[in-house]
Amino acid sequence: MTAQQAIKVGIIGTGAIGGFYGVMLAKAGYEVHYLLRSEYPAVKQNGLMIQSDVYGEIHQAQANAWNDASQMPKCDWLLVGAKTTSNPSLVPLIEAAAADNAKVVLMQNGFGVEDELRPLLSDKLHLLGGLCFICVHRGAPGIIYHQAYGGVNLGYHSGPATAEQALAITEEGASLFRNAGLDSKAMANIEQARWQKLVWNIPYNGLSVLLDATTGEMMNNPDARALIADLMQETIDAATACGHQLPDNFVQTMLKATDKMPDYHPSMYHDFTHQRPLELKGIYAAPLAAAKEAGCSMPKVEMLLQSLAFKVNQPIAEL
Ligand SMILES: NC(=O)c1ccc[n+]([C@@H]2O[C@H](COP(=O)([O-])OP(=O)(O)OC[C@H]3O[C@@H](n4cnc5c(N)ncnc54)[C@H](OP(=O)(O)O)[C@@H]3O)[C@@H](O)[C@H]2O)c1
Ligand SMILES: CC(C)(CO)[C@@H](O)C(=O)[O-]
Repeated sequence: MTAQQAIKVGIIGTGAIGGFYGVMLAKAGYEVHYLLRSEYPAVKQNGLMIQSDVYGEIHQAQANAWNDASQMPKCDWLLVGAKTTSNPSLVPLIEAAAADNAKVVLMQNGFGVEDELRPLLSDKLHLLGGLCFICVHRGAPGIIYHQAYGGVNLGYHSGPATAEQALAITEEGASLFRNAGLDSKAMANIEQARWQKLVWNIPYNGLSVLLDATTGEMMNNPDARALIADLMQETIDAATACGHQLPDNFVQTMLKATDKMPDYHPSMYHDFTHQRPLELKGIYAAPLAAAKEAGCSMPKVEMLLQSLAFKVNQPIAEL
């Protein structure tokens, strides 16, 4: 048995992110188990297929598909690939699929997601955040379209580890992804890392819904581009107010990086078109609340949230 085969990885929510990383880890030799809901019958029958503009087609014909977490083998690493909107309801599923001292990684965008889940999880579980730098979305059931990138940065949030053990666990997690040929770094501060990623997600996720536009369409329009830059700057200022210094000239860095990206619809756009709940709390309401607490207002971000809340008829007070 190889070192990889000795490690069981469970995917809690096998959509675009869960499916992509699960298949890449399985291809690297890890024993991967997938928890599914609506796509269970298709994946049980046909496995999972990644159609990638980077790697071509990768088909895992025999995927370990489950529709009941209590039936899954106990997993050492659990990668949560569901949207943040379902996190509280995932707790019993996570607990059922977790080996003793399992490491649970929230492979999700947003702010405060670990803080929300932690009090609901048992103390013996390690909780980490995983920030995925990737453009991927679900196509037909069991089929994942991968447009670009694939890196994952991990940070330890909380659990029974000492500071030294937490670092070792985070490095071990990053090595799983590196063994699968993906970039992965251990981050010292998950909160800082989450703010930094929000500088991209706050403007593009919500505006793609409101403007019904791809990243390319927005970047090619001077007014939308100026609004994106303003939203990014508000996010950087809020991060600073919360004690997190982000890199210099970060707005320009993010704009230039997006200019080079393939034309892309962020995951919130796909949620909107499929009438799934939007991640309004993690991506907007939670960072807005943290900024307010730190005495910083984010007026354009607030307006974006108000407009999105109207669009999907979701009162902000109930997020
Ligand atoms: N997509 C990207 O390119 C990208 C990039 C960076 C970060 N992210 C972040 O990654 C996270 C996941 O996004 P995604 O695009 O992968 O979402 P997604 O494609 O919608 O996948 C979510 C999956 O979770 C499943 N799920 C939800 N609740 C479940 C339950 N109780 N039991 C079993 N399965 C359950 C869903 O199943 P159903 O089909 O039954 O709903 C779906 O397959 C989000 O936080 C997103 O912001 C995404
Ligand atoms: C586009 C991306 C690479 C931005 O970080 C992706 O991670 C996303 O949509 O969150």
